[in-house]
Order: sequence, then C-alpha cells, then structure tokens
Amino acid sequence: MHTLIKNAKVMGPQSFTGDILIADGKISALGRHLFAPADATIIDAKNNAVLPGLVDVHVHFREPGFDQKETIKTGAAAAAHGGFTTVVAMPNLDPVPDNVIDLRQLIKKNHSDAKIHVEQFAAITKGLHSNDVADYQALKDAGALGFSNDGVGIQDAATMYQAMQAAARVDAPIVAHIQDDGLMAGGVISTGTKAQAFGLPGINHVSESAQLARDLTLAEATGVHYHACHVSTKQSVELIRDAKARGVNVTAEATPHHLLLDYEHIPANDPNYKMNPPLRAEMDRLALLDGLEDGTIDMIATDHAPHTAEDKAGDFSTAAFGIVGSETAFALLYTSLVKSGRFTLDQLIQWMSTNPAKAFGLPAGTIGIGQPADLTIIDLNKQYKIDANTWLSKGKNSPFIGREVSGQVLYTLADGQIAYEEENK
Ligand SMILES: NC(=O)N[C@@H](CC(=O)O)C(=O)O
Ligand SMILES: [Zn+2]
Ligand SMILES: [Zn+2]
Repeated sequence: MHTLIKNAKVMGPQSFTGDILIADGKISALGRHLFAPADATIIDAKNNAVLPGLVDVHVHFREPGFDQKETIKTGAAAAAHGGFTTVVAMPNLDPVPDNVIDLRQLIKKNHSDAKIHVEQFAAITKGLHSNDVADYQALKDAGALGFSNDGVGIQDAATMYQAMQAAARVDAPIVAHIQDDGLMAGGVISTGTKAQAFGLPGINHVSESAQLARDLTLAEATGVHYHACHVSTKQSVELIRDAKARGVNVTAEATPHHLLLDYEHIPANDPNYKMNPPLRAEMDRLALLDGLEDGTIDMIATDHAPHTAEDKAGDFSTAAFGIVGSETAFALLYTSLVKSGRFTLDQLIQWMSTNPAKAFGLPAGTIGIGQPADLTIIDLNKQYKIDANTWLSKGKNSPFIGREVSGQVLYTLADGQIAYEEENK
C-alpha cells in the first residue's frame, strides 16, 4: 500500500518542497521527483502547506451517555476536518471510564469509529465526583493515556495528593481541570464589566489560581507529570512559569478562545460565549500569549465541548458551559496569530502538533522518514467565513461563527489513510 503526495510544501523545521512517499502507513521517502510505485495513490498537494498532523489533547466526544451532543464518529470526523490526526478524549461520560471494563469498551469504540487516532483519558476518581482514587495501574494497562476529571475540579487536597502519588508510581500524567467550587460561588461569567452589565454572578480568577497553586505544590512533592488544562489567567501563567523554573514536571495548555477572546468581546448575554473557565480579562489573554511565547504554556488544545441547541438555549444563567473548537482552531489561530505577524507558522505547528505529542509521548508531531504518515494539507491562502453548516460536529455552539479566516484543510491523513478530504478544493 503506497501513497505519493506530490508538490508538497512541507512546513516545520524540516521544511522543503517536494514529494512524500508513504508505505504501509509510514513515511518512507522525502524528496524531489520521487518514483511512484505501481499501486500508489497519488495526491497532488499543488504546493499547498503540508504540516505534521495536528494534535489536540483535549476534546469531548460525549459517547457513551450523551450521543445527542456528539458521538465518537462525529467528533473524530470533525477533528479530521480541522486537520487533527490525534486527539485525546475526556472521560466526563456515562458510564465514566473509571474501571477497566468501561475503559476497554470505550477504547475499542474509539478505534472502530474514528479514522484518526483517538486516545483516551480515564478518570482520576470514581464517578468524577468522589474522593475514591481509581486503579491507575489497571487503567493504564488497559490503554489509558493519563487521568483527568475534566469538567470537575478535585476539591479535596488529600485526594489530589493521593492521585498524584498513584499516577507517579505508574508514570502517567494527571490532567487537571482546575476549579475551586467554593471560590466559583455559582458564577457563570468572569467577574467584570459584562457580569455587571448582564446582572450575572461572576467567576473570580482565584477560583483557578488558588487550586493551581495547591496542585503545583503537590506535583512538586510527588514528581508526577501534572498537566494544567485550559489555563486562563495571568496568575496561573505566573504560577506555572515559577514552577517550571523550579523544575516542577508541569505542562500546560491554553484554548484558542482564551487566546483570542476576552470578556470585553462578549457582545450580549449569549451563551455561545459561556464556557469553563470563562473568558477572562484582556490582561489575562495577553499573559497567555506571552506564556506561549516563552514556553510557559506548552501547547494549544481546543476543549471541543459540543452541546445540543437545547442545552445551549437561553442565556448565560441557564445554558451549559462549553463551546466547540475542532473545526475552527487552526484557521482562527493561523489568521489571528500568524497572518497578523505576531508569531510564525513554525511556532503554531509546535503548539498544535509537536509539543502536545512530545508532552504525552505520542508518535506524532514531526514529518520524518519512518514516522507514521499523519499529515495535514492546508490551503493557507483560502479565505472564508466560518459557517457551522460545513461542520461535521453535531455541536454548533461557537462564538466564532461568521468570522473571516484564512486556512482551509484540504486533506487529513492518519497512518497514510485519508481521514478527511475537502470537496471544494
Ligand atoms: N469547558 C466547558 O465549559 N465544558 C466542558 C468541560 C470542561 O472542559 O471543563 C464540557 O464537558 O462541556
Ligand atoms: Zn475542563
Ligand atoms: Zn474540557
């Protein structure tokens, strides 16, 4: 089984223009005018950019339990449409994968229903809301990439300490949704002008950073790989920067929405702007960008959180938290961060592919001989308006609909197989 990608403008540190030969799912040759074996499928990249397949370590596929919002099949198709070849799915499902039987079943379905690589986090504690730490050795042996209670913060310090000790013993990461419920005080939007204008209860920034400070102390004591999900405040960036300087084994992600929006951008009491953590102040957004630049924030992850129209109906006070991200992330970030001149495409590739792969030990993130042929071909010059009708996700809950962007995914290949092909090339 061969595929030859011709006229590829390979991006990243190994940049060159030429051909990529794929044999049995792996890159077997890179160069100019490569010979196509008789059985080869030919893809003409027409001098469009070829990137190492994008990696998203934070998605919600909602199956089992909430198939009306998304399924593994629709979530994976959406991710492929967005240029992602590897994603890691969160365990806030029903049943929660906090035991080997449910995890095995879920992993089996992740493999059978997706054309891309879908890795899975198992739960930190049983049922996500308990203080009963799951059996990490058994779950890791069954295929868990790490442990997360995403959607729920671990409220009890002793539970987090025990979880970190256990995860360190099996050499697996703790992936933390950092949220102190007491300090959240029932808030639904960041404190500040918009909370005031809409008369909504506010979320204080310390509800994130106070718990993060606790976690970094515990991570330092246990030596665990601690990964901070969707970091959103200036104080959090500073805490992680200091922890990294001390040698704490911490990695961190930021979402496209926290990098591109702050609460001043919320035009009305519209729940398409409602998510956890909330859109913060401009100084927080700028601190996240600085954090990416200096390596404090290692990677960008979407926190793709699809919901039904019913679940997102009404306003901030009643609607579900979360927005979709898989199908808009690359174009939004490329347009706002790279085309604007602030960062380079190489940096964006580091944040959306190389660094997340490295942090979680995934065989992705670079284009090289012998590597899995996980590749994304993108027309960087194609301009369009973000249109939810083109999405493969069941979720249409996004504040970015209607935005003018550049960068359209033409092909996504995982293990050399086409996982997405754009019809309007
Ligand atoms: N981000 C959100 O607002 N919602 C996520 C949960 C989470 O990522 O914390 C969801 O599962 O819907
Ligand atoms: Zn979360
Ligand atoms: Zn999440």
